[in-house]
Amino acid sequence: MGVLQLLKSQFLCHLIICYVFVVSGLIINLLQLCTLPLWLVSKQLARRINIRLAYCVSSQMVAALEWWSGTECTLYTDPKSYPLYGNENAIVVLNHSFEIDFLCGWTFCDRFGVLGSSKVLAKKELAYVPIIGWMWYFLEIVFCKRKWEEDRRTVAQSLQNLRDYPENYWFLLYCEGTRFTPKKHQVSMQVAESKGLPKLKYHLLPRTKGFWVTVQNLRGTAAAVYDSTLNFRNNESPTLLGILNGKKYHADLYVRRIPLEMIPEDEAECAAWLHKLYQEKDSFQEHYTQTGCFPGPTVSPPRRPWSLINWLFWCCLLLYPLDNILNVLSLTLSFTASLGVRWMIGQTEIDKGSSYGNKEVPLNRN
Ligand SMILES: CCCCC/C=C\C/C=C\CCCCCCCC(=O)SCCNC(=O)CCNC(=O)[C@H](O)C(C)(C)COP(=O)(O)OP(=O)(O)OC[C@H]1O[C@@H](n2cnc3c(N)ncnc32)[C@H](O)[C@@H]1OP(=O)(O)O
Ligand SMILES: CCCCCCCCCCCCCCCCCC(=O)OC[C@@H](O)COP(=O)(O)O
Repeated sequence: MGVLQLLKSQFLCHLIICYVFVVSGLIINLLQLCTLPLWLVSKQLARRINIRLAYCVSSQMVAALEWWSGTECTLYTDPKSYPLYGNENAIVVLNHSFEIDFLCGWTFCDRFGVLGSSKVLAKKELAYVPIIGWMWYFLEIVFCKRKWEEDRRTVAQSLQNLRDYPENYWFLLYCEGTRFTPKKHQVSMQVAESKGLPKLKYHLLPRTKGFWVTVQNLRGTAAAVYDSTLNFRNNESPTLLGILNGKKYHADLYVRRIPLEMIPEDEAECAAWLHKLYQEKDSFQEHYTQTGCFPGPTVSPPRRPWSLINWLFWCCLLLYPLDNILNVLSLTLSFTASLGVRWMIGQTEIDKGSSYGNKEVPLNRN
């Protein structure tokens, strides 16, 4: 193990990183709160300010991935679609099997200049996670309770609010609705069988209602669906704790741009279209398992310095008053921040996931 790698695995380094993340995050949350009155005067200006404030938080995690752990990300995509990425609104459909898949998504957002503004259809519980969840409230992230009867109205309303958003964004949808586990896979394949759908090997059966409502409400606003399939080299299952320890991974992302006009408007046809998409995604994963790469050319966008510059800025600002780092108060503060971050990391861990998708369902439900 090299000296740098040894340093990255040191608890004191983790304490400092967590301290900077928590204190800067809380400062950003406070600044976001201060923008509330501005929403009444100029909604678009308030939105633009919040995009930049959010960037200060999420880009710290991107910096940890790109600069601290040195994780590399390769993009497989059609070179003709490449110039459009970041220059249009898009709905991103991504597989949900890894604890850090959202972070890899953020990395690509940063490389295409849409990190601050990007959105997701997220479970309601995440809205209460300090810093990130609170920040999302000001970013107009769309939350769902995963109870369609309640979600159909609230999700559609939140999506409608995004129609006049002032900057380009990617809207992330994990159609599988929860992270892949063998048990959830088994249950969802029983549902597939009852619906006469082909079985999937690498994905859960997609939930189609959220996709349909998103496409319908963002029609005319989003230009395309980016069908994205993520995998890691050497069969690795990366974690946030691994990133914090400076472990380097290599992510491969396969993206296909599908113009929104190609997606049927009718709900049943749209659901059938999504099922077919997931069958194709499954075949791409099979290709990856067999060959270690996705089909097609690679066009990797380089990492940008902004996430690192932002991180260094907060480190300088917040560590300056801690010149005597052994000061009891600062150590206590860092320790508390570290415990808080450990709890937040728990939110990303598959073992601590909810039981959503685990329960057998009455198979004739409509
Ligand atoms: C590469 C670039 C990346 C760019 C990244 C861009 C932006 C990044 C921004 C932020 C990153 C932050 C990341 C945060 C992560 C947050 C992740 C989450 O929170 S995922 C969970 C929340 N999201 C979803 O659930 C979305 C998918 N779900 C849906 O769409 C659902 O339909 C729903 C709208 C939530 C409603 O759910 P509900 O359970 O109430 O209804 P369903 O329609 O799903 O269920 C009834 C329906 O499903 C059938 N069924 C039953 N059991 C299963 C099963 N196990 N599997 C599949 N299907 C099942 C059932 O038979 C019914 O069928 P039918 O529809 O025919 O009636
Ligand atoms: C600068 C470095 C900072 C160090 C680390 C900081 C850690 C902060 C961690 C905050 C993480 C908050 C974002 C959570 C995103 C979680 C994504 C996720 O994967 O959610 C789960 C749902 O999809 C499904 O839930 P389940 O059905 O499994 O229940």
